Amino acid sequence: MIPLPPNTELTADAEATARAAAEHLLTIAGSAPGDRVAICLSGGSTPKRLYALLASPGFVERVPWARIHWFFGDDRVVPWDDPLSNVRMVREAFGHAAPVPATHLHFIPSDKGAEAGARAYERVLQDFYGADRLDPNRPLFDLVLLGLGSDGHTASLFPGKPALAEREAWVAPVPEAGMEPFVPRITLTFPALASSRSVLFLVNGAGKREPLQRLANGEDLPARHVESAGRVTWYVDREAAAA
Ligand SMILES: O=C(O)[C@H](O)[C@@H](O)[C@H](O)[C@H](O)COP(=O)(O)O
Repeated sequence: MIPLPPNTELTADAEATARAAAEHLLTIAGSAPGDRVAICLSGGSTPKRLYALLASPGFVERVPWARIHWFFGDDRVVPWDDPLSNVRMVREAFGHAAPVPATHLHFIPSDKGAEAGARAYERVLQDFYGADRLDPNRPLFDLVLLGLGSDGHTASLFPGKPALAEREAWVAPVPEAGMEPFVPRITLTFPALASSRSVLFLVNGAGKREPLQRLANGEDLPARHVESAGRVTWYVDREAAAA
């Protein structure tokens, strides 16, 4: 078995990962200090089952939909109805069953292009937060959901790219993605992701063994640099862990 990151919960399979993450999300939402809950969603394919589960019987009645505001950790610079769009993935997963108030789903304005879209999304976040500087004692997000790319990226923070070094801006353009789909991206930066009460990584499948092993070997991969004011928890299924 691959040595796993600290605070890893080993799950039986992808379904168990989704169920564990759903329960974790409900716990975080239920303990949020304010009257609003800010959750930052991951893109990619792994979290789709989690999102569908939240909208399914047994969970949909337990989610405080009226209090939760949903944000995105990154998106591809494509139209929102493009198959590559994380917005489309989330909308399809939530479907019509999730009673998300229209003003509570805060899309990344990918239609503005990478540069202008990043600036615009930063304004969305700052308007919601009520300030343009992050207070270490007042996290922006209650929960951040993240995935792990096969190259060790997370959100759209790819190895060797300039966005890794961004320590002031909350959102950064990524003109060239580090792996497929090779379309421009918009990503939250490490300081924005760190302004959180809790971070969950969801990692399933044999394709993640390599980045997990590289992290265990101490390699300086972007996912290693994700911090939180609270706890960074990894939900890793047995196939990814080679367990
Ligand atoms: O927009 C994206 O693609 C995600 O934000 C990205 O960081 C994703 O989480 C990883 O690439 C893992 O993707 P999978 O879940 O599809 O393996």
